[in-house]
Amino acid sequence: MVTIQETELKERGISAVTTAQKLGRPILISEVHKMDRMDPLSFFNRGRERYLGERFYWKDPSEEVVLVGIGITKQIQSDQATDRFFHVEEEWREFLKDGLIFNPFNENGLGPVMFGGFSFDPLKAKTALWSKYADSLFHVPKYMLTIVKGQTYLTTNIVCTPNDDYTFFEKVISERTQLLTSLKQDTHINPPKLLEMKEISPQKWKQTVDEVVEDLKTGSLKKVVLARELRLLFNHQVKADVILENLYNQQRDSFIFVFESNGDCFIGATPERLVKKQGKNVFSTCLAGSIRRGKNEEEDHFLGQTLLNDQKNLNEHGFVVEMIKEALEESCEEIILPDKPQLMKIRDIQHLYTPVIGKCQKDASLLLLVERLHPTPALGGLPKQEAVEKIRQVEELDRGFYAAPLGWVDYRGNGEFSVSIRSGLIQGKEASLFAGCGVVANSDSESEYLETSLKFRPMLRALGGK
Ligand SMILES: C=C(O[C@@H]1C=C(C(=O)O)C=C[C@H]1O)C(=O)O
Repeated sequence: MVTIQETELKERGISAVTTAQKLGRPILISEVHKMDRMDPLSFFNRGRERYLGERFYWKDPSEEVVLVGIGITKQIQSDQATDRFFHVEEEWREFLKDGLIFNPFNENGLGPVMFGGFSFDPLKAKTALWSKYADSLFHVPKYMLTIVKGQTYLTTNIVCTPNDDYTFFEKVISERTQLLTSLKQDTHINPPKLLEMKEISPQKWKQTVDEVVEDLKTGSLKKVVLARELRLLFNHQVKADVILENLYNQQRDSFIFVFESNGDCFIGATPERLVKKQGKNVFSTCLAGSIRRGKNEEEDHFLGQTLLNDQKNLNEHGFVVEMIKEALEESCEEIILPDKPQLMKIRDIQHLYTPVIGKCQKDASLLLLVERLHPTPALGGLPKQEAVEKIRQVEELDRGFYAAPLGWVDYRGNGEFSVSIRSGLIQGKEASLFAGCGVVANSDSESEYLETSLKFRPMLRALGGK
């Protein structure tokens, strides 16, 4: 059971009101409690009734940090295209200023955390598909369950105004108790049935790949990542809880995320880290170059070796390594990376993978690193600007948050962002899935098409497709 001293929040709340009165503006009060283990999926599910559309879930591949946010205490959002990383950072700092944070623990991901991300390209014309997500969108949750180093914590974040009194805190306490003691709703009753699956213009997509290949042969562009969409229709509303449980059972080795916004839900299981920051230590991942898994161990090994020795894939991968190294060199004193890629094997696909570790300078914030890295040539191309412009011009898909940075930052500046691939957007009875692949001068549109089909699989399986 949860052992939370109820009087604490009231006492702390009253002193926060005094501070708010002195400053003449609302301030944040955040408190962290250790609690007995609670299953994070069950916590996510308990928020369904009352906080539908205001939840998030995050876990990294090794479950070093699991975060579940319920309710929204603060939303940071903007459709501003220029300096968007800087603006989010500034608003975050402003929100934390003078806040009262009661957190006696040193672990990451406790206390005030903002969770969210950025669209792939704020200059791409927005369609109705992503109308529920601003180009930069972060939520600071009201209640957050954190599991870190095997220990469970609960953070409560509230903003109090100069006019609040103890009744406000009593209301929060009763809401919190209700959330922690409510029953898990059964997610297995009536799972959604897939009725229809529609690939969006596959022929046109292949034609675009062919045209881009021609450009790559002659111009200064070296690589462009092109993505496409699969639209699904179900017999009834798709519940994020069900799909999250499926992803958790089927894609343990990946980052798994859910980010609800205004009734829509962005969800996925991505193998790709953009950047993680823990004090001065920075971790990134180069992931590019793909081949399917084998039907048996022998074939799987053969395919893996083929990928490790394939010049086209090695070149594609090399672009990513070069760029990430350069981007991190701007902020890091020391960078360690192996000179050859290794294999990352996940359920449906294997990739060329190079981990990168750096020691960063004091003034490099996580969002600054995100800005420098996004998009890497694994999702954009090379040269970066030219590739993004090409995608903006030729790609039919509105990528929205697909292939973009998604993750969290805590109030101490630590956190992690993944690259939100192998993902989909759930909208009531419908869903869009996204998948892309790196196109280089010797790409073949048919095999790139097959590669993207493979990349739809994790989300498709979680949604009950084949
Ligand atoms: C673009 C995607 O994947 C990216 C492209 C890869 C490739 O071209 O080989 C491999 C991994 C990812 O960096 C996707 O899954 O949608």
